[in-house]
Amino acid sequence: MMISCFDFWKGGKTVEEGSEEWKEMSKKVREACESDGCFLLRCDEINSKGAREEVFKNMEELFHLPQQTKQQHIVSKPFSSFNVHKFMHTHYECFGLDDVLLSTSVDTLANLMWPQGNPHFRETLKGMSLKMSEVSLVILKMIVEGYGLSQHHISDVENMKSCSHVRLNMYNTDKNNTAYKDKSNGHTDKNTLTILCENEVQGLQVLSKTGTWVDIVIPENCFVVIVGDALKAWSNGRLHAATHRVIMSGEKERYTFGVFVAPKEEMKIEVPGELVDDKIHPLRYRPFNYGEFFSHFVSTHNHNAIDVFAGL
Ligand SMILES: O=C(O)CCC(=O)C(=O)O
Ligand SMILES: [Fe+2]
Repeated sequence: MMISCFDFWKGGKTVEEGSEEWKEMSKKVREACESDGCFLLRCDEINSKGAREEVFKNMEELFHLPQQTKQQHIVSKPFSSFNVHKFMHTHYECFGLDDVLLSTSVDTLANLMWPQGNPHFRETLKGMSLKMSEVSLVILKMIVEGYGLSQHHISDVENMKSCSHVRLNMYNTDKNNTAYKDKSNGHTDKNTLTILCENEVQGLQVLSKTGTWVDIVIPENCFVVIVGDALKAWSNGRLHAATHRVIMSGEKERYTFGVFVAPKEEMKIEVPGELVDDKIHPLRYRPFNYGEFFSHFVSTHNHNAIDVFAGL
């Protein structure tokens, strides 16, 4: 499996929506999402002025705060609090941030972590989240184009990116942690689409359709884009929600910044009629409510939750 890499910002400007180049790329993006469920995206515009370095500098400062300070980040929603996990010789810590663009979650975290609220941290994180969230809409529109769907399906995908949740992840190698050496954190993301960047310390692996774990080498200036279960179901199972995990081996800490675009809880996800036919693509998912699917996953932790919950 050779993961594709696309460049949306050729020669300093965005590939123009509707242009021949855009249509060509849409087809390839759709194909990559079908075959691998992930791809790399080069996006110099986002990284200009060292935005990415700033994000990781801020994250390093955050994760190096005392453990008891970090543990104050407690949020009632699942996967949103500060958390520590151990798996496969890896020590993992993360902070969830709900809907960064439409809520005050970043401000709340900054005020909790630092006495002066750290305005630089807040602005850096919000700026990066906004840009990555905008890119996710470009990708989703390309998928609509790539299937040749009518324009009204643009609103489907806009609704599927109503929320931009963020996760700040930190990993390091913990060879002493033998109790969890066989525990994997392989999973699919439940949301629509995930965009991640890392501090050049590799560790992400994707499970290919043939069942082998493939190292994802994310070049400098690139992001990795991963299809989630909600988008897979909307596409009638044509897009592949890639199972992925992180394995650490070296000495350096790995930081990743992930934007998880997702529908609002009340959104009904329904396969477009154009993606269904009697012979090759019979309907695979019933219409379902995203919030109900997510609650089902939270209560069961079923690795195949989307098929169990909405599969036909
Ligand atoms: O940090 C990574 O590379 C992957 C993170 C991930 O899969 C997640 O947060 O869902
Ligand atoms: Fe993930």
